[in-house]
Parts: sequence; C-alpha cells; structure tokens
Amino acid sequence: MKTAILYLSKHGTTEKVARIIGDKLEEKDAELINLEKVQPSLDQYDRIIIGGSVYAGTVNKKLTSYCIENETLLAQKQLGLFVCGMEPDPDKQQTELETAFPKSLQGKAKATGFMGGEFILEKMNFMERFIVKKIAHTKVSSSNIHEETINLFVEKLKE
Ligand SMILES: Cc1cc2nc3c(=O)[nH]c(=O)nc-3n(C[C@H](O)[C@H](O)[C@H](O)COP(=O)(O)O)c2cc1C
Repeated sequence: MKTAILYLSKHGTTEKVARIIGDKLEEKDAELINLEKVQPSLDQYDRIIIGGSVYAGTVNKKLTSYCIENETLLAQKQLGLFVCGMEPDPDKQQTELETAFPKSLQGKAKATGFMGGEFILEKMNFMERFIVKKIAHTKVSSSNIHEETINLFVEKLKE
C-alpha cells in the first residue's frame, strides 16, 4: 500500500504528528508531503492521510480548499483525516475536526482524529503569544500530543 501523508503546519507540530503517524504505520515508503511546498499528483497513492492545525477555530484555508478541489480523487482512496489543536473540550475538538474537512470526505474516511498539539512560545509571533497568554493562560511552552488517539487512528487504518 503506497501512502502519502499531506500536511500543513505553522510551527511544526502537525509535521511532527504526521511523522509519528508515518513511523507507526511502519511502511518504508510512506511519504510526508508539506502542501505548502508540493502539490502532489495523487494517482500514485492508495492511502492518503491529511492533517492540519487549528487556529481560532479553523484549519488553514489552503487545506480545506485542497480537499474540496481534490474531493473526487480523495474519496476513491483509503483516507485518514486529522487535526492538531490545544482545545481542551472534547465537544469543541470534535467540532474543529468536523469543520476542517468536507462532510463527504469525513463519511469516506477510514480514520479521523483530534491529535492534540503544542504551544511553542519561542516560535510564535507577538500577537500569537498575546492570544495564547490571554485565552489559554499559558506563559510557558507545553505539549499535549494525544499518543493514544494517534495509536487508535493508525490501528483503524491498518484494519
Ligand atoms: C494564536 C493561536 C490560536 C490558536 N487557536 C486554537 C483553536 O482555536 N483551537 C485549537 O484547538 N487550538 C488552537 N491553537 C493551538 C494550535 O492549534 C497548536 O499550537 C498546534 O499544535 C499548532 O500546530 P502547527 O505547529 O502544526 O501549526 C492556537 C494556537 C495559537 C498560537
């Protein structure tokens, strides 16, 4: 099975999670593709995993547009969809996940997941640091990547 893991990542967390997923899939040829740099031809892949991070409730618009533009092709693949974020409320996490991808693709996806995230203050600009301090009351960097959710996600894909 040839796999591509497509992602968009502002400060590196979604890229990190994409890498963890790739490692756990234990496939030598799983390709990690940064959609900011490459718009791959999807024909060559059997399984496609797509991930992005949530800022102010939504994922990068480029990710949503990419999914809409390639909806027909993506629907024919074995599909995994995930988002990274620091929202603590499970209901809101679910809403963030559901608003990130077209409904039709969510229906087709073999696995979906809210994978948690990180606040890396050193990588944020002034405004981002300000927002995180005000809303999340965080003054230090922190990591809350949901290993268990990643494991479940990978297991579902392998079934
Ligand atoms: C300014 C700002 C706003 C954020 N807003 C949200 C949000 O609305 N919901 C959420 O779940 N996470 C939010 N986050 C957390 C990010 O999704 C988290 O830091 C994620 O790990 C970033 O991944 P990336 O480095 O791949 O972009 C926010 C982070 C920042 C800095």
